[in-house]
Amino acid sequence: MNISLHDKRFEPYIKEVAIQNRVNAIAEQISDDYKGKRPLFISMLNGAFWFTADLLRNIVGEFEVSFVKFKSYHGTQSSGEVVQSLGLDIDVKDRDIVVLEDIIDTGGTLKVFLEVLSQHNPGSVKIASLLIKPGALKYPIKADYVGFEIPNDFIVGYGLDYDGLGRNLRDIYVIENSSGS
Ligand SMILES: O=P(O)(O)OC[C@H]1O[C@H](OP(=O)(O)OP(=O)(O)O)[C@H](O)[C@@H]1O
Ligand code: HPA
Repeated sequence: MNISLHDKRFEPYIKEVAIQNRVNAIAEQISDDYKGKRPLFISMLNGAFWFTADLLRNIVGEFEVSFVKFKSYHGTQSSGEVVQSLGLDIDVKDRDIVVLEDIIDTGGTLKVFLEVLSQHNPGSVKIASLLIKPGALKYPIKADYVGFEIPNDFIVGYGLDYDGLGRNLRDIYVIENSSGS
């Protein structure tokens, strides 16, 4: 069923069960890759909160988690300016870091955060993103764990919002009349 948020209409795109299957598969892979280590997950608020909660519930083994907060989107467009409003509160020096994102779009948010992170000398850094729009990337960000590669269309649900609304949708929806490219 299509839905309305503010002035826009959205149609169903990725079902909850498909999302959960991919999140569980990524959790299994990360658990294997970090066996015997104690990775530090750094989750990018707000959007990655949902992905983070579901992913970390399924990680086997010891880990720690911390949150940072960046904002660049207004409406359906990246503002091009990435503002940090909550910073690192844990020592990342020599730690194995896994950065958690809900979506990599232009890559601008991660570009800024990875620069901040590298100044604190982490041991290793990998990126897990539920979604990536390869056609929208403006910066050469490479994700190590990806749930879905999607076209350059605006989506909502499972943490992703349109001007604050839609984060609680269990499925992911795409804007109506999207290009699909
Ligand atoms: O690759 P980019 O073009 O930088 O876009 C990706 C970022 O945009 C969204 O955050 P947003 O700025 O909307 O903040 P939010 O997580 O609080 O919704 C999303 O959660 C990513 O962090
Ligand atoms: O497609 C999107 N939807 C919601 N938020 C976003 N932030 C980056 N891309 C998106």
